[in-house]
Amino acid sequence: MPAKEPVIILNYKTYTESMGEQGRKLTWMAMEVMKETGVRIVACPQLPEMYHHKNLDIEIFAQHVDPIEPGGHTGHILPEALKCAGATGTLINHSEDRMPADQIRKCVELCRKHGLTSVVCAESVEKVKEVAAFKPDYIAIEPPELIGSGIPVSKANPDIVRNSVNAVTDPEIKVLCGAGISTGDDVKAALALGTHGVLLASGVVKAKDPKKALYDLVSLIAPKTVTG
Ligand SMILES: O=C(CO)COP(=O)(O)O
Repeated sequence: MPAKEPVIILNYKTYTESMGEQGRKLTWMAMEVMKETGVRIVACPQLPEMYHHKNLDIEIFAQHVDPIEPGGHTGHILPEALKCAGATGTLINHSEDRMPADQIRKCVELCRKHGLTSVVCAESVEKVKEVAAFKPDYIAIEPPELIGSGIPVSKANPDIVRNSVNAVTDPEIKVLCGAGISTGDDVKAALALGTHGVLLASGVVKAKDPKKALYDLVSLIAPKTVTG
C-alpha cells in the first residue's frame, strides 16, 4: 500500500477526459505512478462511475456526499452508498458544490460514523477556521479564482496557504491546498508551506499526457526514484 504522507488527491470533476474508459485508464495510471514512486494518490471519479474504479489498488474518494440518513431522499448521495460503491472518503463543500455550514458539519459526522475520510474544501482562512471546528480529516484551502487557472495557489498566494495551516491548531486535521497545481514544483511549494498535500484536477486530467503529468507532479517528493 502507498506511503502515508503526503497525499495527492486527483479530482476528476465532470471533465470528459476523465470519464468512461479514459477515466478508468487515468485511475490505472495513477495506480502505477503511486506504486512506482511511493507517493499516495487518491482518485475522485464521477459518482455514477464509481463502481468501475472499485477493487483497484488505489483509494477512491467521492466528489460529494449529502448529509442524509437512509430513507426518502431521491437524487441525494447517501454515505453508506459511497462505501458500497468502493469509496473510502469524500470531498465535501467543493467550490463547485457548496453547502451551508450545518450541512458540512453533518456530512463530517456521518463520514466519521461510517469510516469515510472527510476532505472539506474552504475558500478562505475564515472558512478554514469555521470548518476546523467540525474536525474533518482534511481541510483543503482552494481560492475559487485560481481554480482551473493553471496559476498555482502555492506560488500565487502562499499567504492564504500558510495562514490556513496556522489557523488549524488541531494536530489531527491535515491541511491541503488546491487550485492551479500542475507541476512537481507546485507540490513541493505546497508542502514547504506546511500542507500535507494537494487537491488538483485540470493539471492532470486535461494534460496531453496525464501519466507524464502525474510523474512530474510527484517527482520532487517521491521516496522512490521516478523513472517515468
Ligand atoms: O478544484 C480543484 C480541485 O478540486 C482545483 O482544480 P484545478 O486543479 O483544475 O485548478
